Amino acid sequence: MLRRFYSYYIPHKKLFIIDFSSAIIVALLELAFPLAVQWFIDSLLPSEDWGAIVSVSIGLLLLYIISTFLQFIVNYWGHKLGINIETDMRRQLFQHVQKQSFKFFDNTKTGNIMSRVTNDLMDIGELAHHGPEDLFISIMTFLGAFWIMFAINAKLALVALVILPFLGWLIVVSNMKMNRAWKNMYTEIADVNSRVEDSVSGVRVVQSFTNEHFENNRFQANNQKFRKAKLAGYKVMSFSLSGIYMMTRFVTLAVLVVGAWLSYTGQLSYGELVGFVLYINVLFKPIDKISALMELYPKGMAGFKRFTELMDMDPDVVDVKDAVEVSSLRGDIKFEGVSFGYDEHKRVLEGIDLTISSGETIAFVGPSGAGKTTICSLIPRFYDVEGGSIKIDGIDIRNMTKHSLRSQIGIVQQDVFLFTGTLRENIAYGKLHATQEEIEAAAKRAHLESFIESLPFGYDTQIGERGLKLSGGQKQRIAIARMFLKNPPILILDEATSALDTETELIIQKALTELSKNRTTLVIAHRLATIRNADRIVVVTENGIAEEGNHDELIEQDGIFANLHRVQYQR
Ligand SMILES: Nc1ncnc2c1ncn2[C@@H]1O[C@H](COP(=O)(O)OP(=O)(O)OP(=O)(O)O)[C@@H](O)[C@H]1O
Repeated sequence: MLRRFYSYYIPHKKLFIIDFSSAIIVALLELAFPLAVQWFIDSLLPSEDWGAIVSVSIGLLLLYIISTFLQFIVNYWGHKLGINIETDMRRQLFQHVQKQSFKFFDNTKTGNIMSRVTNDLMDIGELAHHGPEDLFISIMTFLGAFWIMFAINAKLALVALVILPFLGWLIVVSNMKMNRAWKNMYTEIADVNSRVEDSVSGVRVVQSFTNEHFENNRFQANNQKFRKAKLAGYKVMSFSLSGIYMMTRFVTLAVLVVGAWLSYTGQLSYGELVGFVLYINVLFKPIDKISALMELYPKGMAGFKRFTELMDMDPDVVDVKDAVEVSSLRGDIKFEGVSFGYDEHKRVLEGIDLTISSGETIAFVGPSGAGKTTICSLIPRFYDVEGGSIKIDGIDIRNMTKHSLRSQIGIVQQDVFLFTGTLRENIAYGKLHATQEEIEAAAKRAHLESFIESLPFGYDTQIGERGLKLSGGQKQRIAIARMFLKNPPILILDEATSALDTETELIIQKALTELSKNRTTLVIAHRLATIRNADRIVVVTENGIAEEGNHDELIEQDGIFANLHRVQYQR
């Protein structure tokens, strides 16, 4: 884990070296100052050589200025190092999450991902700066101070040494306890984030059911758990910090008393006593730093562990070696004995065989939960088949690069997802560098033109978070405009189940008919209009494909489709 952590320093070697060497010089100067004071008192003062006293004072002043400058470098550049590492990790994590397949998102809470990308990484950044530097400098200063203290007076140094085993024990035990506590805290804050994400994005449902009180209670339960976990961590930390404080002050007092006695009996000069007491402070500084590290290290490492957990989750839909880049596919699709289940206990599809010719419009109908959406999700490899294969233009889709395969498929989802931003940006999502002319042409073909013209800011209208300021029909048409821009040979349309008014439905139907021209189109159908226009209808039931044929053929068969048709008509 540590080696992996340190690998993040490699791209920032220079920064690390500048920061680290400045910190070493600062520490060496800190170690030298008490010696200078001791020499000042014992040798320089009795000589009454005022010229030398002034020169030494100016020399010390210069050293202080250098030390201050180096401290600035350590503070600023050190933090820069930490921030750079944090930014690198955040970029990597985001890229990694983007690569994940649908299965990952089915099983991971959004709040959990957000926590890892934000909170966890902030603590890692702090640790990246303070961790190795403070640890090394602390040990160096600590050992240096002890060595000099022994040189000044071994008996007095032994008095200070007695405390060490207790201090070591306290640091190790508290560290272990805090490690557990902070890990707990991160898990709880991730749950708080998930709860906020859920309640905020589902606020319309919450308010329409007037369940605000219920949501508040659920949130408060998570919030309290987080409070408890955080408090537990701080309790251990406070105990340990107080313990360290008590031990260190106790040593100062013991050194003063023993030092006074040694001085009284002529075994220690005044300069040595002052120098020694100053060294006690130099000695305690690293202990203070190590106690601060004790808070930082378990927190940062707990965050890093959670970071690596996510980074180590390999996406289960990946490009095979030598995967081919496809372009301009014709759109012949063939399912051969396709089996699939979202989890190993339950198969949703079993031995599906289906051939779809280029340019054909196929409508999937059947009872809810039969697997229509699942069939369509397998084509862009949102999930990989478990058995059998899917081929497009004779090539197994698992042998194509995911990127090129998906660039050939357009999906208009039932629940259109729009991004916060302008209408223009949302339409251009279908082709990121589309020109204004291309965007306008696509909007026109999606029958959005008059709507956009009626807006005071036209294409620059902000559509609100996730397109909140738009109607269902308008969102659908934006999704269609995106597809005109993307212009893929294969189209998957998941028809909106929510009822649109007849006029809007007609407009959308017109736009969709235009969109599906010259493309292989798979429609997850809910409306009779689409079913009628389809070249072929595939009836999917829990037992697989039950019927196949055009509208009239299926009516004539008088099977499941004819029955569904009757039910819809009667309504
Ligand atoms: N992401 C998922 N994780 C686990 N199970 C899922 C997931 N998506 C769908 N399922 C299950 O797979 C089965 C088929 O679902 P699918 O959405 O393909 O049906 P559908 O025919 O499209 O239904 P509808 O007409 O209601 O949209 C259902 O039993 C459903 O509960």
